[in-house]
Amino acid sequence: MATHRSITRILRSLPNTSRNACSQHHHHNYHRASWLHAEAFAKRYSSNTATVVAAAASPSNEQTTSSSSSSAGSTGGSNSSIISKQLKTTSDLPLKTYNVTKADARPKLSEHHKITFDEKKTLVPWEEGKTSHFQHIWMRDHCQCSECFHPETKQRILNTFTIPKNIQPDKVEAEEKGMKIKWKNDGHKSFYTWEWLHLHSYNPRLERYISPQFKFWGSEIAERPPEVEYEAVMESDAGVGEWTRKIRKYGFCYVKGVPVTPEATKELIQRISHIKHTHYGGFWDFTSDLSKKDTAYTTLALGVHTDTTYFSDPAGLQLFHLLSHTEGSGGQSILVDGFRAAKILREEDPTAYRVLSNVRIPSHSSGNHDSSIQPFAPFPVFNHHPVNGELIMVRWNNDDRTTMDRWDDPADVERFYEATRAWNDVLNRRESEYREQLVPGRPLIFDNWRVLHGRAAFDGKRRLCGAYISRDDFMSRFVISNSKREDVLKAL
Ligand SMILES: C[N+](C)(C)CCCC[C@H](N)C(=O)O
Ligand SMILES: O=C(O)CCC(=O)C(=O)O
Repeated sequence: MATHRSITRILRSLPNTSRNACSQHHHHNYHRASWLHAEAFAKRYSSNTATVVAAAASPSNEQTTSSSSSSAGSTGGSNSSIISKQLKTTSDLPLKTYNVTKADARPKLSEHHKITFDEKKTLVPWEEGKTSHFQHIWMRDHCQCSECFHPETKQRILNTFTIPKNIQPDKVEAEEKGMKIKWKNDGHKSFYTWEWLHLHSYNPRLERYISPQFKFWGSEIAERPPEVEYEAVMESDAGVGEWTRKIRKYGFCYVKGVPVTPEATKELIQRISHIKHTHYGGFWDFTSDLSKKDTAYTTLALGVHTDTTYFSDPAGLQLFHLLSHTEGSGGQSILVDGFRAAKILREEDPTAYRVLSNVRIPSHSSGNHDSSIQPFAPFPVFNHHPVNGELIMVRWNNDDRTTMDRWDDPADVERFYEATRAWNDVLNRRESEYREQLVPGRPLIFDNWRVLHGRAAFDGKRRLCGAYISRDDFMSRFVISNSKREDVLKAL
């Protein structure tokens, strides 16, 4: 249990520990556990029962070390910070993070020890010197045979609740490819490959978690921004794989050689996934006519922001394709790598980072007369993965922020404005900003959970089209188009 002092010390120091073992990036022939696959596995870490509290860890980046510090994630429903509580009282939240160990290159059963089982569990001794403990109820529930697990839909068809509480094996046998269990109560036979057992070993965990390897960037990215060819994306899944890989790594990517039409643009977006429909419509083709009551539909300059902070699930990707801009100028786009900016803020002003990781900011979209959209709860600027603690989403749109009227300690009000000023300073530094004029035929897509975007004021007739894609649909397409489906299914 972290004490008050330890939390303050941790938060103050926000140690930039050297890369810890589990985030080392090696290629194991067994898993080809490249960071791409880690994405598929990462989901598993959030599904178990770890009562992990969000730790303000920074995302890992190729050049820098990953660091992890732990702080109690804010749990209040109001927009007030829990800073004052943290500083005054000890956190009563148990801090438990995953303690994964390096994975074995290829799971080999021990040559010296046999598989044994008692009335509660089966013990599988591995060559690497560790022994996995699998409770029988868990093993039976995870039977992969076609009677228990639908071979097409990959869903459980076994009724978990018909498994006897005291279920036990009658016989457990090690075969060449895996372990066979014949269950005592009904003679049902289950088979688990060694790979599956090693991958899903939970006591202890044997598989390591590899942080996604992001490439942070600042204004220098203008020299060689990530891009792919339209034909490649349209004609093969490998092309979509390259596109989604670059979006995942850089947070944005251009597509070169796209026909300058809304139809071709819509078709392009749908190579990733179906479009996320919102109160702006599905695929949008818009200009500065206030047809929707949002400042995007004006000629005003927009400071860098992330979109749809007023959705419980902010849009994952956003694509812009400039179709035309006549009788005027301006409207240059500005992109900022929010993960890089967050890391800089953490290092320069840890208190500001803590404030913006805890103070929940209410937001809305209420310009259209038929809607007032708000998320189920206010969210902080920096949102960390609830299990591995890594920064997973930046939410920042100062224009869509509603009235912040619930503070535990009114002194936090000034702390909030100081922190947002520090954040705004980092975002608006010359070296943070990638400024680029969008070009017809070269649409831009970006990760709206990481990259902030804005635009300069403009005049004349400017026509943009594009759409949103949800985060889960993007990550699904990214993993599937960059991994063998069997690897993804194995990791479920
Ligand atoms: C749909 N389209 C991209 C044209 C406009 C979106 C408006 C975005 C809004 N200001 C927000 O920050 O979410
Ligand atoms: O008009 C642009 O270039 C971008 C508009 C914008 O920021 C938005 O739609 O969120």
